[in-house]
Amino acid sequence: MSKNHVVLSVNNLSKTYKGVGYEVKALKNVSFDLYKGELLAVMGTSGSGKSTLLSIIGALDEPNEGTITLNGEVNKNMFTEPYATDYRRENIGFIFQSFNLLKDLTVEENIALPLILKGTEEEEIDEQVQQMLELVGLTDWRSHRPVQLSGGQQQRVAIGRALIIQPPIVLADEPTGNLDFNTSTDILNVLVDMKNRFNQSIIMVTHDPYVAAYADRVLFFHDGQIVDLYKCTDRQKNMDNILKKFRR
Ligand SMILES: Nc1ncnc2c1ncn2[C@@H]1O[C@H](COP(=O)(O)OP(=O)(O)OP(=O)(O)O)[C@@H](O)[C@H]1O
Repeated sequence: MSKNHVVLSVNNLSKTYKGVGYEVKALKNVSFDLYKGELLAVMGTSGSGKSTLLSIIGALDEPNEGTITLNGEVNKNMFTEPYATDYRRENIGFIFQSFNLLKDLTVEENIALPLILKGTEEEEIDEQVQQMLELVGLTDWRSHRPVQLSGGQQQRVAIGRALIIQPPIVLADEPTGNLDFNTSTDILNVLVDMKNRFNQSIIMVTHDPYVAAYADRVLFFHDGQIVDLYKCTDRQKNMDNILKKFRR
């Protein structure tokens, strides 16, 4: 991780959901930097604003106040279509707990999707998808459909799809939430390997201290605000300390 290179800054972000008879302040003046090559975990109580934060950074939702700075620049149009779609395609890879694969497409078609949407030439798509299949260990499953795969294999497809265009930022919302312990470890190792290979930055929401212990830093949210920041050292110590902070 390069401490000097801030790839993304979240500046004074606030988000209030309003409806008939209710108003929820999901984020209150949240600010932090994300470094190039960093895995940043986000933990916190249920309803503390973690998913809202990812939605805004991914331009799926708009804040009431505040800005996102990417490589030192604020893109004023990032929350307005069609620019929001362009921003996502160029900068963001999404990984979700529920994998979100297209069930009628094969493994290789799912992975190829972002390249097809980008208009990449067919020959180049083939080459890049074969490379990615090898990296995520799914070459022998390339023609299978998601329903024929285990949870861990499906998440490998989702990682391949999210990373095929090598986005600088990866947003992962509980990426191991549906997986058992061994499969979670396997998926975390794939994620960290890929991040290191492509020098990407990941923001990963998780409830699990074991998963957060893989991070370089952990942000703790409570009631829409950052209440603590933990800098990770060695993994076992991380887990103990994160557990203590999380239970406090
Ligand atoms: N679309 C929405 N409309 C109204 N309220 C919302 C909406 N999305 C989220 N909220 C509210 O905003 C707050 C923050 O929600 P968010 O999903 O960001 O929390 P979270 O930390 O991700 O929670 P969890 O860990 O349970 O997934 C909650 O009180 C939630 O009910």
